[in-house]
Amino acid sequence: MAEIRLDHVSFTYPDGTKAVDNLTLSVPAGQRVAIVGQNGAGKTTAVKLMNGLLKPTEGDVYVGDWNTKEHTTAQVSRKVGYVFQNPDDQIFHNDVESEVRFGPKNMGYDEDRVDELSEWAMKLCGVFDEREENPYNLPYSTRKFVTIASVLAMDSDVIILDEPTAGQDKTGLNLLANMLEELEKRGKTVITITHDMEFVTEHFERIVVMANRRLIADESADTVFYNAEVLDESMLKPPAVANMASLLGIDGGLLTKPQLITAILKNIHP
Ligand SMILES: Nc1ncnc2c1ncn2[C@@H]1O[C@H](COP(=O)(O)OP(=O)(O)OP(=O)(O)O)[C@@H](O)[C@H]1O
Repeated sequence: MAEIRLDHVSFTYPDGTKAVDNLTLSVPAGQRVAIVGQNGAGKTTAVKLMNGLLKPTEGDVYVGDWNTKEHTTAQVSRKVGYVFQNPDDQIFHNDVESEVRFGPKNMGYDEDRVDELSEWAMKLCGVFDEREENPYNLPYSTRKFVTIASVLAMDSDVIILDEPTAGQDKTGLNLLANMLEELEKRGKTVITITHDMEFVTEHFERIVVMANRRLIADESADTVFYNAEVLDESMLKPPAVANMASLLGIDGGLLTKPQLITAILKNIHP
């Protein structure tokens, strides 16, 4: 299992846009991390640096003991799978099963392993019954799960999800919750970019906040959503419970409704 380490990493696009500025961060194997921040903060660029799609213009990115500059994108992406924000940037087969089988086949796994991994990934993502469908006949939210399944089927140590909750209803959110549990059991590292702060508080203990191309906080949810300076600089909207607790002047890093109700009742009947 691979640790990811960014050491004073900056990245400038060829048109001169600096998208990541001096980012230092490490994610131990098996951890779950959410990266949050405004549009344009540099989140997607940061994760593309982690899976070798982009190579730093300054500093170094390590996946385990590999420096990504010394390996091809194809090599790094075998260790760090990346699910694109928009599924339509990733899908290129005419049926779900072929799409999901492509990755593990391409990695050279034997037929049995390809069968086993693709079935596991399709079931976990709720698309097994749609395996013969053309992905483009499925709704956007289901296509997103097709792309998640196609990355999970490669069995990489690290999985990066870019906005997994976008366009998902309760069923999709439940699938994601179940998937995160299963990935944890398998010891996978999961890094998620999201704008959904309820999703963050429910599933991620470690929150990395980016603003203006830089990392401005790397804390637990119960700290970061009560840090006025960070909220101000990142323009993050804290989850409803944290918002309410702050308005009521209740300290203590509350994140869930039962915690908030208990605290309110304690104030009424001390
Ligand atoms: N291919 C590109 N060429 C030039 N500039 C780019 C490119 N991709 C992104 N940028 C710019 O880099 C900066 C960081 O973008 P990035 O997509 O990494 O941010 P983000 O935090 O992921 O935003 P979002 O939440 O909108 O996806 C932005 O100013 C963006 O316009």
